[in-house]
Order: sequence, then C-alpha cells, then structure tokens
Amino acid sequence: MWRRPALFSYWIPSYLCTASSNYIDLHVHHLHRQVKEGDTSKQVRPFITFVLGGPGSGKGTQCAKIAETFGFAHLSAGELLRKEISSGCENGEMILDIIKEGNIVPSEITINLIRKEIELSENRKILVDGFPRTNENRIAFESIIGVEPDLVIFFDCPEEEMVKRLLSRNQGRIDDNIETIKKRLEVFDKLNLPVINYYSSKGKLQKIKAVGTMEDIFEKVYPVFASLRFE
Ligand SMILES: Nc1ncnc2c1ncn2[C@@H]1O[C@H](COP(=O)(O)OP(=O)(O)O)[C@@H](O)[C@H]1O
Ligand SMILES: O=c1ccn([C@@H]2O[C@H](COP(=O)(O)OP(=O)(O)O)[C@@H](O)[C@H]2O)c(=O)[nH]1
Ligand SMILES: [Mg+2]
Repeated sequence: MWRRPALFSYWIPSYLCTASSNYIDLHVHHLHRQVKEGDTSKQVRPFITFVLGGPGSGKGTQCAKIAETFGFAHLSAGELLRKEISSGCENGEMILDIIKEGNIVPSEITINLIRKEIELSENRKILVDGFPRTNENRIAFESIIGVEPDLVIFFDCPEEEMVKRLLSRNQGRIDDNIETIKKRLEVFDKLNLPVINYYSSKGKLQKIKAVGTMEDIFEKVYPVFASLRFE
C-alpha cells in the first residue's frame, strides 16, 4: 500500500552528470535516502515520470519505446479510463460522456486508477502517460498520492501534425473525430500548457520537439533516460 510521504522510503536515482548542455540539470527532489534494513521494494518510493504533450503528439508511441528500452512500467491515464468504460463499472457512462466531449474526467477517478496500477506494479520505474491534464489534476495527485514527479517529458508537436496523426490513428476511438479533436486541442492549450509551464519553472521539464519519424524522436528521448542511474 502507498502511504503518506513521511512514511515513505525513498529510492534514490543518481544522475550521471555527463549530459550535454542541451539537457537541463535534472534535480533530484527526494535526496534523503531512508531505506531501512528489511524494506521490501514495494515500500520504496517509485521514480515517477509524467509524459505530457498534445493529443497525437506521440506520447503513447514514445512511452512504449521507453518502457521497452529502459524497463519502465507504462501507465496510460487515457487507457485506464477507457478500460473503466469497457468494464461497465458505475462511472463508465460518465467517463464516456466526458471523453466524447474532449473534456477532463474528475481528478479523483483518474488518480485512483493510477494509484491502483502503481500499487499493483512490481516495477518502481513508472511512466504516467497523459496525466496530469490540468493544474487541478496535478495538485490533487500531489495531495492524494503525496509525491511529485521526478521528471516530466513534454512532446512539443505542431497542431497540424497532431491533427493529421489523430485522423489516421484508426484505433476506433470515439474521440478521434475532427470535432472532438478541435475541443481536445483547445483543452490542451487552456488547461495542460499551464501544467507544463509549472514543471518548467520547477526545473523538471524535458521538452522534446516531436516532429520527424518515431525513430528520430526516440533518438532525442534516449539520452534523457540513458543519463538516469538508479541504485
Ligand atoms: N513521429 C511520428 N510520425 C508519424 N506518426 C506518428 C509518430 N508518432 C506517433 N505516430 C502515430 O500517430 C498516432 C498518435 O500517436 P500516439 O502515440 O497515440 O499519440 P498520443 O498518445 O500523444 O495521442 C498513432 O497512430 C501513432 O502511430
Ligand atoms: O488524465 C486524464 C487522461 C485522459 N483523460 C481523458 O481521456 C481522453 C483521452 O486521453 P489520452 O491520453 O488517451 O489521449 P491522447 O492524448 O493520447 O490522444 C482525453 O481527451 C480526456 O478526455 C482525462 O480526462 N484525464
Ligand atoms: Mg495516447
């Protein structure tokens, strides 16, 4: 079970300082190693990376590559919500209506789904794909889960390219139609960019220009993760 931060033991990543000047200095925010004798890995605080970017910017695609290459668990907030819809649970219909409109699901619902997945995972290196969507999401995560992310990646992609990708995604998604896409782009600008700016001001943001092939983009992602070292 997850506990309040005061009860956490911290798993401390140490960063190699070999990153070129292109990479911001990554700050380790939890520097107090408090792992006690006999602690199990489950009690050790996970290393959390939030992966942000507009709809169609390539978050899911790049997360799959990061997970495969660097051994992270990949939790997609959108996927977790879509699973809730298909499981026919009590919130399913409400979540469906919100996603159909390109709006944001109440924080508590999304955070509970993310928390369950983190608790279930043996992996302590976690990618949270597509969350937080709003500053309210972010603050609720910090207060319910009791931790901040260690790293935030932002895939910066021109709108025109995102629209093109979404319209050819072909996954049968209810929100990949031009009307909902327009709304999602507006919601991204209005609500998600402030979250990205917040993490930038905290020195946690790695902005990656998300144009070119998937491989081109992963070439820019690779050194960010290759420079992390976990004890
Ligand atoms: N660099 C890229 N160039 C062209 N298409 C891409 C690229 N990256 C991802 N895609 C495709 O674009 C669509 C959206 O990518 P996805 O990873 O699902 O984005 P997001 O999770 O940010 O919405 C998918 O069909 C994916 O295969
Ligand atoms: O934390 C989240 C993540 C997703 N969503 C909803 O789920 C949709 C799809 O999200 P996803 O991340 O799967 O879309 P993507 O950006 O990858 O295309 C969003 O438009 C929102 O309506 C949400 O409300 N909160
Ligand atoms: Mg996605």
